[in-house]
Amino acid sequence: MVPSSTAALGPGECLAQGAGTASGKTNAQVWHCPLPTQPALCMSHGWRRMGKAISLGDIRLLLSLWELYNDDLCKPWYERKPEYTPKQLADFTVIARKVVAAMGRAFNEELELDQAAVNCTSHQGHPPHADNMQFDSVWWQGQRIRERDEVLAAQGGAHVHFRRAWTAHRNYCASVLLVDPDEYGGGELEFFNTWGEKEPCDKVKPGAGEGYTYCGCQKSIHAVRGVRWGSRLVLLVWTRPKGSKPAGDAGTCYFKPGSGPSIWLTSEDVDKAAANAETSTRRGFRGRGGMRWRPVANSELGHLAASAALWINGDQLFRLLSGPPRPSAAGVEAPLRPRTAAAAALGLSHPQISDGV
Ligand SMILES: O=C(O)CCC(=O)C(=O)O
Ligand SMILES: [Fe+2]
Repeated sequence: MVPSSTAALGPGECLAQGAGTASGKTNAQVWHCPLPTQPALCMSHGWRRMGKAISLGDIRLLLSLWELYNDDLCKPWYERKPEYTPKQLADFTVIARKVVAAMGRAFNEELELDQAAVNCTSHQGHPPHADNMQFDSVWWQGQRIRERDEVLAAQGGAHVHFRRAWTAHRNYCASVLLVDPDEYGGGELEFFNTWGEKEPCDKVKPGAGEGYTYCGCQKSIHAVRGVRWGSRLVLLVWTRPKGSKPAGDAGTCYFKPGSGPSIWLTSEDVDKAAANAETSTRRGFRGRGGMRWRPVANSELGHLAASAALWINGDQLFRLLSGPPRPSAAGVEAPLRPRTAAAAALGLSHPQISDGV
């Protein structure tokens, strides 16, 4: 059974579900679930508070980039991912790497920047999930629990089975807030002991420039409450083990409905920034694949029965992508969007975008 008290545990040290044995199998799994446990790449688990990870100047820069290029992949405006200038790309990469350094200090591990994004969290928020492992099923004594009983069974100590998500080549994630807590209502970042738990064991609302880093497996189930008012702009940074390569398609923008209007620094962008730095004379280098949207709806994520209705599944998202009218010609003037208080304070407006066709 899952013990009911976590009183003796500090932040990020809540009980981890299914602690592994040397063989990689958990006792609960051996007894309850015939499916193999797939390993995640995070060597440490739980979540850690990071102090100030980025400066006010970094925040201003990210907000201005977001204001220039943000798009909502639930109903995308741009046909393809807008291209950053080499300077913007370099700046975004440098800031993301500062967060990677802070994450590396928090977990005492050398890390590689995989991707980053700036989200303006939507009113849906993010239901409880692990970033790199996907909820699969719940088991008790060799029997799969039917879907409507999964949450209750998990709460009662049944074995929750996770499988590797698309992003399983990653190990850690960080959320760094770009606005202060009084600029938005709701939007708390919550951490849970176990999948299925009703109440979070940690609930945080960091100041601008501050954040949390957490492992990507089911030992850091986390959620973000829907934003009720204002704008919750947050920098998300994902890492992979040092020296490893991005898996799959490096140009993919991993997107969740709760992400809201966002900008992305894909692995391909990161490579491009490195190539630009090496050959600064090669102005206008555009990378191998060019810019494009390749959104992945997070039907990947484990859902709790209560919040499942909030999710748009992958098929729906792709239908949406092929549906609405979008600007397509080069040099089309982008619409003015409602400006955030933060962007208004910076005097930013939406620019003319050339899609470089
Ligand atoms: O917005 C946040 O702080 C976290 C978002 C998140 O959990 C995710 O995108 O996977
Ligand atoms: Fe997440």
